[in-house]
Amino acid sequence: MKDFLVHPAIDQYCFDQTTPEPPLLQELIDTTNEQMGYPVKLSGRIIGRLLKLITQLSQTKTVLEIGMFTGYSALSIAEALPEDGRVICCETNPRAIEFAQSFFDRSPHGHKIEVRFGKALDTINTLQDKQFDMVFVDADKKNYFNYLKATVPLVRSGGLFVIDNALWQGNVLNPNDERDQAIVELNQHIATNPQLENVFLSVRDGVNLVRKK
Ligand SMILES: C[S@@+](CC[C@H](N)C(=O)[O-])C[C@H]1O[C@@H](n2cnc3c(N)ncnc32)[C@H](O)[C@@H]1O
Repeated sequence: MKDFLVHPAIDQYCFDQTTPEPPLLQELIDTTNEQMGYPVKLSGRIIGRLLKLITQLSQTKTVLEIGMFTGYSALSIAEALPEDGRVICCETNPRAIEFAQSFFDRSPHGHKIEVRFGKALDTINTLQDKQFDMVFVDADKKNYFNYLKATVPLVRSGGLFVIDNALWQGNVLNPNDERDQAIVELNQHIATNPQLENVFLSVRDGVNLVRKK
């Protein structure tokens, strides 16, 4: 199941038929590819435009991002936030933070982004006085379920969770390790929890779109 989830030609078609990201984000992709070695970590056009649309449609103002990398998804979300909107981003990689900040400094939306260095679960502990309209989960897979448990109390009623890589390259069908298992348990919990409602989207590597009732 690891070869591809969506046929590459269909994936390419979806990419081609999606609004392109602004030039600064295209440059961010190219520079990430050149300098960071792990371009595959970046969510890219389809998930980025999806995040922007979800943010716009839900009139979201406050976002928590768990796993920022070089800032592609953070900037995609920030594009749709109002001037006084805020996205707080958790990240453990200082090099990725420095890279991302250099792009935030050049973006008209960069001032809406606040970066917190450190393990996301530690950062979440420091945010207990905050309330969020949306949480985007895109960090270490073994903690995926922990991230939901830790952030449900911080999300307002009617708020959203967007969980990327929810299909985890198809491993959810045949879980083998701790990471596979964490994502399977998270997905099961979401589908059966009466406090939550969701739609599981098989876009790219799977997006679990969840609303807190
Ligand atoms: C898939 S990348 C994020 C991609 C980004 N959301 C985007 O779309 O461009 C995952 C990131 O999570 C970070 N990360 C891993 N474990 C973490 C943790 N415990 N706390 C915070 N960030 C973590 C990694 O350093 C990496 O940059």
